[in-house]
Amino acid sequence: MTENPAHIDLWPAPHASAAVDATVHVPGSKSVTNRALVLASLAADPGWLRRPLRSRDTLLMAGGLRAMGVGIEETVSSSSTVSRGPAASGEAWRVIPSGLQGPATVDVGNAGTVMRFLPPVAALADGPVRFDGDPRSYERPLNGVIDALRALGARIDDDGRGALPMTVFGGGALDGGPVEIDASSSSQFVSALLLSAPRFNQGVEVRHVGSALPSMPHIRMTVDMLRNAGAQVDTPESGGEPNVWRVTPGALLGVDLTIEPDLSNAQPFLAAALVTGGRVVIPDWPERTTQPGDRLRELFTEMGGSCELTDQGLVFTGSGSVHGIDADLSEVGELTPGIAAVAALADSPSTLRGVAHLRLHETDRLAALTKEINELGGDVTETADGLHIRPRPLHGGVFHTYDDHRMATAGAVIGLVVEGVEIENVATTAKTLPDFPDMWAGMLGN
Ligand SMILES: O=C(O)C1=C[C@@H](OP(=O)(O)O)[C@@H](O)[C@H](O)C1
Ligand SMILES: C=C(OP(=O)(O)O)C(=O)O
Repeated sequence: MTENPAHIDLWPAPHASAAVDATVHVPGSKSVTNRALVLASLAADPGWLRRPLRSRDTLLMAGGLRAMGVGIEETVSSSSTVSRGPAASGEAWRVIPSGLQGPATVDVGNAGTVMRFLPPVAALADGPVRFDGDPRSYERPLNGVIDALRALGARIDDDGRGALPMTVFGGGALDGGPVEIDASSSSQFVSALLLSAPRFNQGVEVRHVGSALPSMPHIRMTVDMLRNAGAQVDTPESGGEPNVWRVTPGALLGVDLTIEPDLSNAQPFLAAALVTGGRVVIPDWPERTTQPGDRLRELFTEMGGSCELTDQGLVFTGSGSVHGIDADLSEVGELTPGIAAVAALADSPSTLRGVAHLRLHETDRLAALTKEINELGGDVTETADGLHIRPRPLHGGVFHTYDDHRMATAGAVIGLVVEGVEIENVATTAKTLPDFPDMWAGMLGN
């Protein structure tokens, strides 16, 4: 966590005068959209993404792929093309793969998916591809991807830091084959190598050799989407060795995919129902999904709500009571800020475990949550791998966000029941949910 410059832009978090009762349409999943963009760009024929997320992270992914020569057209329907540029809003993206080429420059912003998923794509390009991004991107771990790509035959100049900025000198093809990595700091290292592997000459065999691997549902998402595009993938779950994934070389199909709503971005709205004793309906909640946000059904039920999957979508109802929770969140780390916000408003303490790697996310999320909740009068302590949260009566104040979209939405949840909370730089939600302030006002009927 780095200190914020004093006072950027304060958003008075709306206070809920009554229990919320709303239907909230949540835009597409960041994780699915960015995997779909990569797979479609590597395919043998064009593909479609319908209802993609249009946010900073996905526009950066599209921009990086376009820079390497991929055609990505935005359309309002399958027949009328309105724009190729990022300024228009699109209901579908048509992806037209082409020979990947450098020289190119990729701005990763602070998107983990872009900084990890695109270097293997760049290794397949013909020519140098320069990677740069926000200052925080220089601090986020990338060594697993860099070391693995080198072991698989790529040439990379990273000034010896194992981090951004760097240049991948694509040679038009990559040997691939077996490789060992320690992905305990980010599951995205594994996903990155698997996504491009059908295009490596020998495919890949990734063996994770470190301590526990976080965010396993995201690796399952990668495997599912690869298989949906025609790839052959062997996994620990399909009878393979533990911690080993194999992808066979072969052509990927251009598929027509409708992107699911982002269930992790549904979190603040579900939390709103929980902390105000209200009701929120999320249309199009998938019956089956690899998204980690699906675990909210169980986590927020344990914290006092109840939910039902109906024809209208997920109907989530708060009971008026909010309980603490003792939970291992290692599989669903990105849900931690939202759970911590609810836990700070609960009637009993919480222990959140298994999320040490959050210190390397958009900001050091464990330090940021501790500091910001405590500055509102809370009692949060950091543990080696998570947080202890003892609820206390909270008061208003500035909630700093450290350029972290999930800090901003977590602060908004607290602001619903604590008067006078002001969120610094709420615009940072644009990383994955550009319309958040309007959606929040809409939920409250404002
Ligand atoms: O692959 C993905 O789409 C993601 C994997 C997870 O990363 P880590 O394993 O680095 O936590 C998650 O936190 C991130 O929001 C998205
Ligand atoms: C950790 C996150 O993002 P990234 O994809 O940048 O890692 C997140 O969205 O919570």
